[in-house]
Amino acid sequence: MATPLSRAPSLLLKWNQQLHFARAPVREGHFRKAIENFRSGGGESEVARAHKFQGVQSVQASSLNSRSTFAKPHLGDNRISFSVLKDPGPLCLKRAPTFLGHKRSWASASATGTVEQPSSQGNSQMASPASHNQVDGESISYLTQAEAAAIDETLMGELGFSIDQLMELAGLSVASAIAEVYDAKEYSRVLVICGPGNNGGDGLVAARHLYHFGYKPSICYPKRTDKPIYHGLVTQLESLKIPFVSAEELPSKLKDGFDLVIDAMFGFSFHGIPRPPFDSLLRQLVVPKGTIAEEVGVPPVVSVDIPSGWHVENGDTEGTGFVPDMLVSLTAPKLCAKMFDGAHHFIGGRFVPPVIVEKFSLRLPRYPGHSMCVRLGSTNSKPVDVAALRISYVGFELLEEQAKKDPFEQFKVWFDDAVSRKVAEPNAMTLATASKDGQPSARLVLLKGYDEGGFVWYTNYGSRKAAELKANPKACLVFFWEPLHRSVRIEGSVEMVSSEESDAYFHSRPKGSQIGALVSAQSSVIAGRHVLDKANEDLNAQYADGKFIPRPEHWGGFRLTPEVIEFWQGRESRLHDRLRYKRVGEDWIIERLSP
Ligand SMILES: NC(=O)C1=CN([C@@H]2O[C@H](COP(=O)(O)OP(=O)(O)OC[C@H]3O[C@@H](n4cnc5c(N)ncnc54)[C@H](OP(=O)(O)O)[C@@H]3O)[C@@H](O)[C@H]2O)[C@H](O)CC1
Ligand SMILES: [K+]
Repeated sequence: MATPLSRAPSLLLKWNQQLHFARAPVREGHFRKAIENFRSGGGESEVARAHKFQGVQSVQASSLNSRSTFAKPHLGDNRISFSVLKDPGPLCLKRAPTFLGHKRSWASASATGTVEQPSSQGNSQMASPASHNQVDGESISYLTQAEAAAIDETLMGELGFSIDQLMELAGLSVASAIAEVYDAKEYSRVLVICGPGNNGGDGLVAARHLYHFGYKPSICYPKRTDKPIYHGLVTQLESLKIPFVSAEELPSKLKDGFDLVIDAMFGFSFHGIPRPPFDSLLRQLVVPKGTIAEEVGVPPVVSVDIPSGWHVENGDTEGTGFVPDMLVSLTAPKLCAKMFDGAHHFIGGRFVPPVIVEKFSLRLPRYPGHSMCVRLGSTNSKPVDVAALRISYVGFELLEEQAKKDPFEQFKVWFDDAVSRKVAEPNAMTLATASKDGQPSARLVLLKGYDEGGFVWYTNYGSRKAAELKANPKACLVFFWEPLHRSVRIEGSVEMVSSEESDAYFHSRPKGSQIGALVSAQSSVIAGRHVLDKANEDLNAQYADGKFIPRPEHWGGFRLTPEVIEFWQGRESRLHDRLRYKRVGEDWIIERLSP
């Protein structure tokens, strides 16, 4: 499908991959040659094929002219004009003066072609647009501005969707994605900055859903559009007493008033550079290079569909420096999302029917369960600066006056919090043991019960941890509940639980886990996976038809009876709260430790 690079060496691979070309230096004099290569490499028919759904039947590349715009096919005047980008050079100074007026002075060549009215047959035979690339092993479509608009048109045209419906689903997806990342307690005060178009409408809808999710949204909607759909959305928000604030009323440091900002200023119809008042609003969202968002008073920012001010296909061509923390792409990411290197990228808009997927050759990720959004892996291969990875622990505290006198009660409060906050595997704990000669080892195990007698887990009595515990019955358990910025460390001595207790728990396990315990001679070296599979198969056959599976003697529980339990609550600027409970006879004393 793609024009092979070897056949079009210095021009574009495919219509949608302008950036490859933009990055490839094209020297003066080579440009006309490049257009020839483009033609002989099949570029014209490639572009025509890729845009067949827009009624493009054929394309003829021509030499430079000054009419080019950024990659937007112009339909309607029976011509398609598209641009390819190259580094600015003297050739363009002469030949493309208009284009050089553009701040970044990208040079451009354009090609024109004839366009005929779309036919339904042509629509259904669209070839795969070239932007739909594999990214980091994940196959996802990235849309041009024209494709995004065409998908919208098809949804609202032949497929009978209304804009209200689509906007509702888009806004709900945005709110759902936000709730996945930003907890309503910690990030309750949300400022939603809405632009004049449908992107702004998505913001208004998202604000309403966030309100119902327990957030406290405020809206900044400086350029209202006089259409019934927006009046309706505003009325709905007003009825919820959601405040509307003007751009002038906003604190200069947004962090002073808000925990989170939603950028719903511009979506895929953005063009040019932001006009007032959005230009200054956008500046308030920029974290200057070399500074920390929190210190300069910028809360985390979530962009709807496009980081506002970014070129829809080419990213931050204006060099604004605006990089949201989270991007929620709608339907499919636009090409600029390839340049997004913020922390969280989600797709929302779980409404794309198969007919659209086929027509636009879309590759979309699978949505989990009933979720309205799905997280995407990073498309950015920048090396991770491990030393710079840090989050700010805000929102919780652990003070002596709040802490329970009894550490088991305190543990229950925190454990229940972790469960209700949907911490993944809240009962996962690191168990540290040490051999008799002092060699420590640690691994994750699952807590299966706790009370004043101690903390219980089950394992294989032939495992390394069991051997170490036999030789040295002292151990330490550590829980980490990241969303709550909490950790608990428990130290004490360990003993095996009674065989009745082990039996009871063993028989409460699913049959597969019971057989798993029989299969595994834990921590011993085996020849390969097939050893386990074979034993599993044999035992499943042996215990078919619901036969009772006896607990193997080599499997059972341990109980750690604590001497010390420390509760750690992450706090701002690393000034954490640490309360240590120490057993003294029948009682516990509580001491505060320096962080
Ligand atoms: N398919 C989906 O998933 C859906 C996505 N939706 C959302 O809709 C937007 C696209 O909406 P659209 O109304 O076409 O456009 P925008 O919201 O991007 O913005 C258009 C308005 O912005 C003005 N504009 C454009 N450029 C500038 C600028 N440089 N400075 C200031 N203002 C600008 C423009 O004004 P003009 O006078 O220039 O025309 C418009 O007023 C998409 O991205 C999704 O977020 C739908 O909600 C549903 C389906
Ligand atoms: K936006």
